[in-house]
Amino acid sequence: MLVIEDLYKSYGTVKALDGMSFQVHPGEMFGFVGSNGAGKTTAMRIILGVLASDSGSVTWNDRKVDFATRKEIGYMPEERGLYPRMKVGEQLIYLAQLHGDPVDKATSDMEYWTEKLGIAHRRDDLVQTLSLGNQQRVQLAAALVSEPKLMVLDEPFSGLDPVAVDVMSEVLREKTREGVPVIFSSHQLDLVERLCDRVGIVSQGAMVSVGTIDELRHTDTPEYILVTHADSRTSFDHLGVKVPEQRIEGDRMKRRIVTPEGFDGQSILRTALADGPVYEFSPRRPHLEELFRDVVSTAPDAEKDNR
Ligand SMILES: Nc1ncnc2c1ncn2[C@@H]1O[C@H](COP(=O)(O)OP(=O)(O)OP(=O)(O)O)[C@@H](O)[C@H]1O
Repeated sequence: MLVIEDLYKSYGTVKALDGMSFQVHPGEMFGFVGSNGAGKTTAMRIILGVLASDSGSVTWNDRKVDFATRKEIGYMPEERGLYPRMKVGEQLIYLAQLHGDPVDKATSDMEYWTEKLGIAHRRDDLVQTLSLGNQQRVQLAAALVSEPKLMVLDEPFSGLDPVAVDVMSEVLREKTREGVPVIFSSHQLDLVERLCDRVGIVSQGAMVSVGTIDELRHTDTPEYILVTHADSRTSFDHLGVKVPEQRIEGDRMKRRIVTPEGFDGQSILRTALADGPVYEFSPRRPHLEELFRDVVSTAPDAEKDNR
């Protein structure tokens, strides 16, 4: 298990991390989201041990990250780190050897991952001749050839086409199925929502919300979607039920969002049915993007580069 506890980090007067804590469990796909400048890259570099925190701790399986533990981590840096004038295959073999693999194992791992990631036909090409998306696949292969026990990936999906996203997500899923925790940052919230077991929302250097998407969605004031005839006059006033939003869809439907505030959903449904047909009645499940906006917009100050 990866445990991040109370990390602080400043660059001069800029406070990049302000007491960040969270944990990532075995086999978990953990999405790390936050506005630009929220502190994600800084936290990932500290997890990997390439940047020192001012205070706080990172432990991986109860050990502080040092040279030996760092070798267990597959890292994909945001700025990428490939040698542009080296051939794809040679480069991956070289990186695996740097990790301590003998050349035959490094070669078979290179062959396996380039095949998996759909870049086997580019093994003999210079990295710089590949498209950015394919270079990203090579970068992921570089993080995989050393058989990592933990993967830390900074925006691995940015700029990828949907097919490449599918290929990479399937590879990462395969790793989590083997029990490897994968933590990745992304601004593609629909993708994070689709892929991740748990999500952490970072704002101003701290983790402000963490959990499964369902946990993040949980609220004490649930909302329901109610769709009736456009001319439905059902009033909920006598129940004290709020209707924060309503609109006519086409010329036949009225879609309302209702919040029961103390009533259960069924009493709203009964009231609506007493007045006419109900075409849809369901709990409203906000998307991660909405949850993210709510959390970030309630932060004391908008995210900015110089705090
Ligand atoms: N080397 C540095 N020197 C000075 N300030 C830095 C340095 N690296 C990061 N910062 C600042 O630290 C804060 C956190 O930056 P960081 O890159 O960790 O954010 P991020 O969440 O990864 O952002 P993004 O989503 O834009 O990649 C920002 O205010 C940034 O300007």
